[in-house]
Amino acid sequence: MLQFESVAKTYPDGTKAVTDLDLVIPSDGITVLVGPSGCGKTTILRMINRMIEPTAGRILWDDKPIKSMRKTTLRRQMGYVIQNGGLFPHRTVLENIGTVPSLLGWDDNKTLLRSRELLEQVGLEPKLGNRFPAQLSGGQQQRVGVARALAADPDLLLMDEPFSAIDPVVRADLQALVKRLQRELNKTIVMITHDMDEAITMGHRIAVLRPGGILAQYGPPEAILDDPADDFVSKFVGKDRGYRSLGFAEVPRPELAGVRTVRNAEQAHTASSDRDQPVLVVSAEGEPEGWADPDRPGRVLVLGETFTHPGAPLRDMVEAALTSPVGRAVAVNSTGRYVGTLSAADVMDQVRTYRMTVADQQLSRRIAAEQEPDPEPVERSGAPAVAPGEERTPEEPAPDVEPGSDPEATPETERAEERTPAEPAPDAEAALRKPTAEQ
Ligand SMILES: Nc1ncnc2c1ncn2[C@@H]1O[C@H](COP(=O)(O)OP(=O)(O)OP(=O)(O)O)[C@@H](O)[C@H]1O
Repeated sequence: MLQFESVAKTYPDGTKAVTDLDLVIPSDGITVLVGPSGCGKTTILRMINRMIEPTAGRILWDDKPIKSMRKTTLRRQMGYVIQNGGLFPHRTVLENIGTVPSLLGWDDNKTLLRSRELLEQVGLEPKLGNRFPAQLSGGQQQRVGVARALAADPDLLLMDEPFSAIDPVVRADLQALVKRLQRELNKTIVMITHDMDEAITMGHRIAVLRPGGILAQYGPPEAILDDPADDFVSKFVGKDRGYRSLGFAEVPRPELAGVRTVRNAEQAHTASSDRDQPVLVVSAEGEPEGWADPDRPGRVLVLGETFTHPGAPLRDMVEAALTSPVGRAVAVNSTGRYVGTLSAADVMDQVRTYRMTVADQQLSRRIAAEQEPDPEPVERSGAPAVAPGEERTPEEPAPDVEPGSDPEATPETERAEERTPAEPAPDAEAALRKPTAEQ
């Protein structure tokens, strides 16, 4: 668990990048930092691996102040991924992936095996291992960036806008990859994006930041969509939040209605049939194919989207109803076979019931909050702003208390780290130099 306690960062020129941040990031799942450009997201992320030091407050990792940990030790447990992968251009893909294991002193064979394993894990063909980054697509480069960050099996993955330069289709693949890896490898991921859709897709929790690095709201995506804390969050989330939040809304097994089905559109409308009743054309396997056209016998109208029954979120039902040419959402089972339909009116009834439940819960929460007694005033632990190189809070020991102090922890380096943009690979190298001293 990562804990920010009254953390602030004011750069030497007076820019307040982060203001009085209290945030708890649990060890499970993906936490997304989202907010407009310049709201302090990168500063927050880089304070986690101590590329930037706070000017006040403290950050704890599993209850231990990170200031008391050597930077090298800390960063070994944290993979870092940036936009465009940040790969070394003159190293092959496998060499890039093996950067950190090599720095840690692994033997060449073990490093190579690990790099190959990761190449496969991120969905890249073995033959790509000997290419150079420039010979890969942007999406492939980013996969290598993820593989490299995972190479030494860190507990925490920090990702700074990892997919922002990637086209939407490849981006969706990469998002799915990171979600899968998070589940399979059980890593803690802290990720930055400025794209609310990405935050909703990826995040188990979302921290919305406003300029000045002020936390505007923190919670699961559905809470942010359904109950934005204020106008800023509401505007940032965007207009269609009502629709998007339905993606998280599970409804109890809705009661489906059957429609007449035929195998062949020719059979759909006979002289005696009711042309107002929609007829569904299904394949021999029972998969829905489209709606029989009542006006042009034998023709099939598009089906529209379908939803899976049971288990689909309400958004899928709304989508199915909205795309249906006959105003009926078609339900299929997990193998894609037709199981029934919902009329658009039925779907809207489900939406209404869901919205009433959410509104009830919000009201109950507000009433409960109003009734809570005011908390006792707590003395802030934040130290006053200090110059770089003196960045130490009074209650913490010197930053590098372990034997053999960290040669990188000089004031000059810390100043340089704050000046330069994120260059994780060289930084990782710098941070990991002299690995044997700590093993
Ligand atoms: N080394 C620095 N010195 C002075 N100001 C800085 C420094 N680094 C960042 N800032 C300022 O701090 C603020 C927060 O910057 P930061 O990069 O953390 O924001 P961000 O939310 O990640 O932005 P973006 O989404 O554009 O990447 C900005 O106003 C930025 O100009």
